[in-house]
Amino acid sequence: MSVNTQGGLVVETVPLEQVPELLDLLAPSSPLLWWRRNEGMVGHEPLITRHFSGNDRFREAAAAWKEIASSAEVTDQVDLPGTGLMAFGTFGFRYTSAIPSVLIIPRLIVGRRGGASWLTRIHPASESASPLSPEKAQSLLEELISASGKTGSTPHVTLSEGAQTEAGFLSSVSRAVERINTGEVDKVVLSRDLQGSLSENSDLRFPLKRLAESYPDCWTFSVDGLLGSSPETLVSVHGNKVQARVLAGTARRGSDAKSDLESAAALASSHKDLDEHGFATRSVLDALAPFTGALTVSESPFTLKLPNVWHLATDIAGTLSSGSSSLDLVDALHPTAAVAGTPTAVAVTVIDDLEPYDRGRYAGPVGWVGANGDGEWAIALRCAQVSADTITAYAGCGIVSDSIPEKELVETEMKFRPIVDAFS
Ligand SMILES: C=C(O[C@H]1C=CC=C(C(=O)O)[C@@H]1O)C(=O)O
Repeated sequence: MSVNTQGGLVVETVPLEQVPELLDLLAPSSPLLWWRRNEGMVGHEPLITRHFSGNDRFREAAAAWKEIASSAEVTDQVDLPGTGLMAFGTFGFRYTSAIPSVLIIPRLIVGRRGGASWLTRIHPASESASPLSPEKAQSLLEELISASGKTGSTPHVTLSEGAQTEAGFLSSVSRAVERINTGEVDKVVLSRDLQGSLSENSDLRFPLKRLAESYPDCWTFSVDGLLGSSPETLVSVHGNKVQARVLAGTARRGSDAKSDLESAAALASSHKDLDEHGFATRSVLDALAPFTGALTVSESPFTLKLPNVWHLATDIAGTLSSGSSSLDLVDALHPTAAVAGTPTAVAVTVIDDLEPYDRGRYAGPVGWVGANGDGEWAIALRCAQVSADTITAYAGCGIVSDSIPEKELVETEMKFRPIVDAFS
């Protein structure tokens, strides 16, 4: 539901002394969450929901956000990333997607970061309210706590082949390799989907808590039905500091310490994976360059250990030179070669040809933006879209000239694990 914001928004953030388990405070059927390493933000009661679509979805979102932020009256007693005015966001992978991109400003946000906790209340200036006192904030928190006691049912979902069957995926990977070998494209990221049914009254807090507990170093998110735990930071902007983490190249975890290390070592020296990774890193460096001064890049890709897989990873850091917002950077970066391929324009047309569905928000940016344009955005991976009583999970792999279809299929199984386990 959207409200008339003429006259702007009144935004008040006050510190909270004692906050219970934040994830318990999530709304059971439409949770709003951004979370990593036991800190983040939980949003309640969408106040403004803005939809965007088409090629200009990022630019339109950035412009709409600027307008909303410039007319907001913000009193922020905490002053940390995520305090004051903020919106949760999720964007479609393709400009052609039928599923809208969205920014959601909630009425209430409870957050925790670096040992501080806070509550933010947002309302239109046209709605009168006395200033948010610490006592009022505490009583709003208590209302959330008492509402959180009502739990729905734990979702147990069997996820099975979706629109892209296993056989279809194998065939698409073979066809992609053929097109790579003709020189049409260097790398293409192809995905497949799993689908299941959610019973009525499903409480999405259960899978989200499992994701947050099992993947503490990933971004666990839930925005407009898109939920998951992504290891890949598309971009984070705090003041003039920009960071990104590029992931591409995957290996299974070993069954014991020795085989696990062997798997990581093989990944670190695999030409196929290093090639795949190189495309992804270059795409991020090229996209960030116009916005930044010198960029610092980890010298060679390192192996990142996750509970389900090893990835090749590169961290990139820099200083913003142009005063751009995180949404401007998201616009410039998306889609990276970690989720589309190289060259981008050709890779996305190959994806259109070889994937039998609209990816929706899978592999698109998901995160939050603050009043001054700062924000944290992940690439929506290891995720699923819940709509009404259906859930669709997605996982994909970077395909290069020496990709073997059967191996890529196994890799998708590993990448589905976070969602499959969370809903099992
Ligand atoms: C496209 C996905 O992963 C990307 C991120 C890390 C590693 C990847 C890979 O090794 O193929 C992919 O580029 C996915 O999880 O659906």
